[in-house]
Amino acid sequence: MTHLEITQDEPAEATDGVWLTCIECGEHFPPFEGIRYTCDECGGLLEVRYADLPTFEDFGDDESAFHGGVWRYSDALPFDEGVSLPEGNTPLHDVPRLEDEIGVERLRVKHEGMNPTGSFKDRGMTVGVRVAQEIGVDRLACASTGNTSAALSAYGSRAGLEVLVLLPAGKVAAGKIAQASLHGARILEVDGNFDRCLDIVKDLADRGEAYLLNSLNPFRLEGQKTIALEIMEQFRAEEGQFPDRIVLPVGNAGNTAALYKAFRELETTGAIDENQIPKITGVQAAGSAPLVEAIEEGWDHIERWDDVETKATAIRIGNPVNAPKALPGVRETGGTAVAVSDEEITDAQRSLAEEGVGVEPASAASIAGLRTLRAEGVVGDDEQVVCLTTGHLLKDPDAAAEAGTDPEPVPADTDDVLEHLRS
Ligand SMILES: Cc1ncc(COP(=O)(O)O)c(C=O)c1O
Ligand SMILES: N[C@@H](CCOP(=O)(O)O)C(=O)O
Repeated sequence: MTHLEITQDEPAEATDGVWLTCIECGEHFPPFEGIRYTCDECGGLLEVRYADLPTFEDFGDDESAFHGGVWRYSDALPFDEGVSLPEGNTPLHDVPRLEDEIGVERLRVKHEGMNPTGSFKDRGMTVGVRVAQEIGVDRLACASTGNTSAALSAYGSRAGLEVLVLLPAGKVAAGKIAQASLHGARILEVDGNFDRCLDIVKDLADRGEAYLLNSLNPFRLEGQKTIALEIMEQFRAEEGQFPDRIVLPVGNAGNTAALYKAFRELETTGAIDENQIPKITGVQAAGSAPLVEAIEEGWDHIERWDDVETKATAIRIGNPVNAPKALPGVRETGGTAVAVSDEEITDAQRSLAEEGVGVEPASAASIAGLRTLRAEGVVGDDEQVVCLTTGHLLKDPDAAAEAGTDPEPVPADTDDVLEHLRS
């Protein structure tokens, strides 16, 4: 039994209408007293709960508020403001050629690469670092395939806090390491994959050595929830209805969990009906697809993959810690999960680039997954779809250069240049 249904009955543990609930046993905990990432009683994942939940009208509709990003949604967050760069309010692109080629009624791309450090992680960090300040910690830490470390380094540094990041050696794209480095994080390169890095960070956090800001921390997901709120508002404003389906890349499954929570909260307040919840559709790289395996096998848990490999290094993850939240999210919304090859990811990255949308490989998995599901007839030609692209092209310059065209050396002379162009 899980306790994913949102209740607003305020328990004694609440502070200002906010508390934590275990999704497995239903135990409640105070939000900012003591540090916990999972349930003290059963080890289950925790969710942030609120006595008052907003509807769309509560977010306000004036132009300045609409461009306010994550904190415009403060009624759905534990604080009114936080350490902000600012983040959110990312574009929802038209991609007409892809829409025609894939053959759906409407296709939009929500480009989270346009956040301040170039990925959706900023939405989570603005809230997570605010909570760290509330609790009063000195050192923040994360395991990372790159983007989490870039975001934590920027937000932690802005907050004046020490940042420690553990990265799988040799498996993190250059742009991301450069970000963590320049923002002043202490970077440890671990001789092991991301999942081992996270095991170690969890141990460090349990020993009181650092405050963990991976998506196991339920407050991170509150910030990432705003992706769903923005998509719903932007899509309805432009298309007159909510999307039928949201397709997203899956790594640690934080976004999948966060989107599902946003939809459950909107349904609880009556802002949307159950049948207006978009189908959450996850995409993983074939070499790193434990969540797809669990969906295909009908399991209520994932089996950890110890050996994972993909050129989409951001989603090179074999033990998605948010699976207990994400699996019901996929199933209860009528979504699905699909694996795609690295070649399909690169093709999708090129197709997005042709539309002017520059993304890192993991992000392109959403388009690759949609292509596969449409070809298989799982996605219908009448569907209105949003694909989430999670990180910017410049995060992984090596992958971009490999997927793109090579520079051609020419002499520094106009006639030679013309001759070269004609040859
Ligand atoms: C660019 C990018 N896309 C997708 C993901 C997967 O997101 P999630 O862990 O929320 O499933 C990550 C990190 O995990 C990422 O960095
Ligand atoms: N892709 C992630 C992996 C860690 O995910 P998190 O959301 O649990 O922090 C990264 O960029 O490190």
